[in-house]
Amino acid sequence: MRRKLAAGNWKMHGLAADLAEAEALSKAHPAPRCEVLICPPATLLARLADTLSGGTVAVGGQDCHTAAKGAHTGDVSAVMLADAGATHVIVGHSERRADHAETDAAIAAKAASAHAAGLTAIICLGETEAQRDAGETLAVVAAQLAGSLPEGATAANTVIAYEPVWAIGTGRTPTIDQIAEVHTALRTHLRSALPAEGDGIRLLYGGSVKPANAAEIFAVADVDGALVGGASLKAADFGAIIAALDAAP
Ligand SMILES: O=C(CO)COP(=O)(O)O
Repeated sequence: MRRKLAAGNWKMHGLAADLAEAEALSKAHPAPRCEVLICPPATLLARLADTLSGGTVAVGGQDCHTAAKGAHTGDVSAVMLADAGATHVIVGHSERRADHAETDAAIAAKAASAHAAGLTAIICLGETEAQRDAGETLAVVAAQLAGSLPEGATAANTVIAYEPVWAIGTGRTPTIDQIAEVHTALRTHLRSALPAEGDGIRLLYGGSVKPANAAEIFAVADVDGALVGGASLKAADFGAIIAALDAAP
């Protein structure tokens, strides 16, 4: 049985004053059935880990370098994230694929460095609107999955997040059938690529998840949780999504 995961990606949002939102969330959900994770900007990671210590909400990074240390001004390594209190790191988010020209191979190397540092890697993939319109969605996500999964991926150290690029921050979501189609295809690929582990790797959906649509998305087979952007910034909204995940079949 895969444990469900509600992961919040704060992106480039959050100042010290916003730690109170995470604290409020943790207090409001002291014992969720699902795993709960917040990935703040790197500047807040250590303070958030301190704020949440002793509770059940975990803390993660939003990206990491492929190397553990070195002459890479401005970058943060997975070892450093772990040292600051992170247990997870997002890699290959579409905003990084687009803004920083990250390739599948780079993302696989980042995930491998996360694993080496003892972190769970949340590997993101998803099609653009043009790719969906061209009927390429399943081919695109299959290629991203094959290219971004590192050697040694297991159910314990790897999570896959399906985030259609056109659904991120737009208020638009795929239909339930479209989400089901992609998640079923990803599960099939994982089972064949990693026979021992593929069934246990969690598949998150991300892209305009809100309290209002969470329950119907979480009812889809092979949706094991969500990667939530905007709605993770407010304790009330993220809390409602956590409650919907806990109530899901
Ligand atoms: O990109 C996302 C999470 O990583 C989704 O963002 P939104 O929930 O704001 O659409």
